[in-house]
Parts: sequence; structure tokens; C-alpha cells
Amino acid sequence: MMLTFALAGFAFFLAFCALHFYFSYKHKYWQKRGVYSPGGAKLFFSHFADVALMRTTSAEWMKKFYDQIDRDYIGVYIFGDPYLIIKNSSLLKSVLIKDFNYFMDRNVTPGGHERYSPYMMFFQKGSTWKVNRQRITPALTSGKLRSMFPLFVESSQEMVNYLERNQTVLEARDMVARYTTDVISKTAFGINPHSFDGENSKFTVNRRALFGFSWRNAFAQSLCFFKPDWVPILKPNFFDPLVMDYFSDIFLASLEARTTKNKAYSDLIDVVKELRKNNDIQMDDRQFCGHALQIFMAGFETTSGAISFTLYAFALYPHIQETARREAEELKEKYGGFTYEALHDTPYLDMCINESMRIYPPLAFLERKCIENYRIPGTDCVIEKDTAILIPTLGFHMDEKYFPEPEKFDPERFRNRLDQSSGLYYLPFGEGPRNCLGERMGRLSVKLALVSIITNFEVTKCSKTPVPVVFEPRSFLTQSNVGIPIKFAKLR
Ligand code: HEM
Repeated sequence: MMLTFALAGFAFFLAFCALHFYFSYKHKYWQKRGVYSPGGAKLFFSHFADVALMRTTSAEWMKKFYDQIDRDYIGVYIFGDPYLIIKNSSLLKSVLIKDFNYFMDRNVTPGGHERYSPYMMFFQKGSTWKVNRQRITPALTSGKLRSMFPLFVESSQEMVNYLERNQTVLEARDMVARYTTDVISKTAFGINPHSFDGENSKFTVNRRALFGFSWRNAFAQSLCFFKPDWVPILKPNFFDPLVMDYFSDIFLASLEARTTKNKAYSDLIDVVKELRKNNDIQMDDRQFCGHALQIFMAGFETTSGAISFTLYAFALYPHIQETARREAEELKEKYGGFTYEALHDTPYLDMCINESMRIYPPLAFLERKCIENYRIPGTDCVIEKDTAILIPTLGFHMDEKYFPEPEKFDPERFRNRLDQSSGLYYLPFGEGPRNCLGERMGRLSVKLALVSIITNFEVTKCSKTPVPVVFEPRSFLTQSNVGIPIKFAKLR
């Protein structure tokens, strides 16, 4: 018995030594290349323990290095792998725009055995991504958005009706997610999910499960972003496969129904069907479904974040809400309602939304992968092929060099166009050829939701409103850990 214990202890000791040597060797990567790397990289988690153990979000973790280390770029380790955090705004411009060809891919991978995510543009790499981006871009032009706009208006009206029936404290993000789900389901899936009708319809339950706070989501999504080489072994799914199946079945049924009808719907299904017909696009139903799911997933949660955090700011700063309301009322009169044109004439509201996305960027970090050895301009330092690059959006947005008194919610800083000619530092939709494909659609639905709400209701904070917001570590998107409970009261 004693001997067994001694042998087990010795084996454990040997394993520990092997791991120690392995990680010590891996943790010398940046030092060997003359890149500054902070101390404190631990066995196994390396610098990443706080995120891996869900004590902080990945965006706040990157911001900590950004704030504490005054270097143009910082080498860190995640599970022994080297990652380069970019802090210099001019280098960032090179990575995202000027030398994009070296950094075309994202590091994130779609997961183990999912049927549709490999067809989603967010995860695609190289020429596959390029071809698909070119295919889908024409589906989201301003002309196409204008023709889909009545669907947006219908959903905003349903939201106002819902709020009239429920003038009370509501969790703003979940309420708003009903509207964004409605808009995106109508435009991308060609269906009306009636999100405002039932509290717990099957659609709503599945929608909540997509980005909800769960250990499954947190574990799988962290692996896909930060340890992609384990994904083929552990086979996590970025999205819950049952939820994916639910949405893909809905989409395929909607597509099937379309083939038997000749009616035009002015939604994305019609647009992509048209592209398929005219441009000789080789896209089977599964790829088509991947694109629709991509639009649904990329669109609804980010847009919900932008709307709900702007409402939160309105609740905290009533005078800002009042100025935005006055502008909206004037526009309503000038254009005879919230038309497509009216929503392109909202300078003050745009400033509020920009400021809200500065402090609460819905996706608060970006990432890329170096696909060819790249020498950092003006240095001898070479970023090796396959190195992952991290871009701390939250760090840039909260840097007083770019935004004095960064904690203060002040839409006035966006009155004049930001000067990003020599370097990038404001990135709510990313930048460069791989930026957000849906920015126009996102901004349009955010603005329509906000003007519809503030011209009918006053939003105020209540005893449950968190001040300040604490970000939820189990989500890679920016979310409050207790939601955003605020009060909606009909305007007199
Ligand atoms: C306020 C709303 C939104 C925000 C803040 C947002 C933000 C972002 C960000 C930060 C990225 C990564 C960009 C980069 O890596 O440089 C992204 C990518 C993307 N977004 Fe959005 N997004 C929003 C709405 C939408 C909507 C409505 C759609 C679809 C209609 C959409 C579709 C996409 C797609 C397809 C990508 C991947 C693009 C690619 O890899 O080429 N987004 N978004």
C-alpha cells in the first residue's frame, strides 16, 4: 500500500516536473524574440487564469495589460500559446487595414462537429471567406435595407404595444432582444417569431439559450477563441447543437415554403435567392442556411446590446434622454414619421449611440491571425505565421489619450468626426475589409428602436438598476451580469 502511494506520488511529481519544464520553455517564446512579456505566467493557464476561471471577461483581461504596460505591443500566453496584444493605434491600422493580407483570418474556430457554423463567415478563412463576403455583401446594401425597412417598422410597433401593456420595470436587454429577434427573423429567416406574444415560446427559449450565461457556452466559446488547436480533440460546439438544429429547421422550412410561392417578400431569403439565380452562385441549402444563421447570430445579440446600453445611459442621464427625445420628435414632424430617411438625419442620437458603444462595445475585443511572417514596421521584430493577435477594443475606448475622462458618458465627444487618419482607436464595428458586415443594418435597427421607445416612454433607473454595470464573465459579448432592469413609463 505504502509502495503504491509512493509510486503514485513519484509519478505525479514527474508529471508535474514535465509540465513545469514544458510551460517554462513555452513561456520563453516572446523573450527570445525581444518582445516584452509581463511576468506571472502560470503553469497551464499561463496569463489567462482569471478568464479561464471566469473571474473576469476576456475584454477586461486585455484592457488590464493595455492599461498597465506602456509598450506598442505586448506578448502574453494563453495555455502556453503566444498571443500578441496590440496597443499602438498606428500599428493597429496596419494590422486591420494597410497590411490586411497578412492578417486576413480570425483565430477563432467554429467548433467540433457543428453542421452549419463552418459556413458562417465569422469563422471562415482565406479565399473561402473572401468569396462568401463578396456574395453576401450585396444583400445588405442601403437599397436592400430600404426595401426591408417596413419589416423593421412592424417590429418596432409591436415593441411599443408590448411596452404599453407592460409599463413597469423590465429587463431591458431581454425586452429589446425580442425586437431584434423579430427584425432579424423576418429579414433573414422570412418568418415572424411573434416574440412579443409569449413569455416562453419555444423560439424565445432557444434564442435565450444561444448567448445565455451558461457554463456550456462559456467553456465551448472560450476554447474556440483561445485554444483552437484543442477543438478537434475536445469537439466543443460554439453554439449548442440542439439550438442550432432548431433554428436551421425553421429556416429550411421557410425556404421550402418559398419555392412553392411566387410572392416577393423583400427579405434576405429573396435577396440571396435572386443572387443565386442571377450570379451563378454555387450555394447549396446548407450553405444558404449557414449564411442566414450567421446573420441571425451576428445581428441580434450585438444589436440588443447597443440598444439596451443606450437605454441604460438614458435612464442614468435624463437630460441626455430629453435632448435625444426632442430631436426625435422634431424629425417625426419633419418627415411625417420615422421613415428610412428620417433615421439618417439623427445627429444627436448618433452621438449617444457612439458614446454608448464606446463604453459598452457589444463585442469588446477583436482578434486576427497572422497568416504569413510579418515584420512590424520600423522594427526588427517579426510576427511569425500562425501567431494570434488580440485587439483590446475596450482598452482603446477607455484610454484618456483618446477620450478624456473616459468613465464619463458624454455624447459631445462625437459631435465632430473622430480623426483616425494616423491610427485606429474607436472600433465598435471592427475595421478594415473584415469589419462588421451588418453595421448599416445594426445602426438602423438600433436607431428605430430608440426613437420608438423614447418618443412614447420615459426610461428611468430603479432600485435594481446596476450602477456601475459589472460585465458577465461567462459571455464573450458585453453583457451586464444582472441584466439591465430599468423602468418604462408612458409619456404624458
Ligand atoms: C450594433 C450592432 C452590431 C455590432 C456592434 C457589431 C459588431 C461587430 C464586430 C465588432 C465584428 C467583428 C469585426 C472585426 O473583426 O473587425 C462584427 C462582425 C460581423 N458582423 Fe456585426 N455587429 C452588429 C450587427 C450586425 C448585424 C445586424 C449583422 C448582420 C446583418 C452583422 C453581421 C456581422 C458579420 C457577418 C460579421 C463577420 C464579418 C466577417 O468576418 O467578414 N453584425 N460585428
